[in-house]
Amino acid sequence: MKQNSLRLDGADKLGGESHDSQEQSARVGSCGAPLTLISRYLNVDQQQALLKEAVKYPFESPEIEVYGKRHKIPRSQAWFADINCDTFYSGLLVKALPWPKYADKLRAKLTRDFNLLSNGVLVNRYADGTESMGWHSDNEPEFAAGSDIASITLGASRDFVIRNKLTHEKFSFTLKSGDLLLMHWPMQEGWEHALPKRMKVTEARINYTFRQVTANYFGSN
Ligand SMILES: O=C(O)CCC(=O)C(=O)O
Ligand SMILES: [Fe+2]
Repeated sequence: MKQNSLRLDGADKLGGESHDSQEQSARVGSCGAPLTLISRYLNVDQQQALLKEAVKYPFESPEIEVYGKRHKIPRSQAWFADINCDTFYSGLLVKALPWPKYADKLRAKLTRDFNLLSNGVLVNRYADGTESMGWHSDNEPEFAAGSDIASITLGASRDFVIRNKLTHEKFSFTLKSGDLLLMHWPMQEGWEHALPKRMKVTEARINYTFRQVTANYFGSN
């Protein structure tokens, strides 16, 4: 593959500034997380087609309970998946919606390029840098054991941080429009990740995470 691909066995230490991909790739030698970052995996036309489609996605910001209080999640999301591939996210059961055309094409491209199996994609929309995602691992029991998660960024650049569950060491790197981040198994076992607030960011960011879930895990429709 011609893409600018690197195995992210390291990343900028938290607090590092963003750099161009060349420099970022030079600085990612040591964190040990099973990640691969492919800068500009999607070309501008592919990004545009997805962004245009995403305007029509039925994004929602469901309420979740945190320490006994109900809050809307600080972003909006939609879950597209094969039939009976529901998921649990932020403590809520999310029913599968049918695949939109370009999201499905992107799934097929990931399968072609990386043999990535996925039967669902969670799309998150962060309206600006005030919206975020807290520390978590994508290790829900309905996720197929041993599966990788592919994350695609569109729109605003945002910092993505990872934290080792044992050592609590943190690393940060910037995800830009068109970038692909592959979180290989067993990333979710050993590491958490988060998308922190960045108050200076005024543009929206859309993120697709392609996942493989066990069909009918929560019963059939
Ligand atoms: O927006 C991102 O880059 C992270 C999304 C994420 O971690 C998730 O959907 O589980
Ligand atoms: Fe995640």
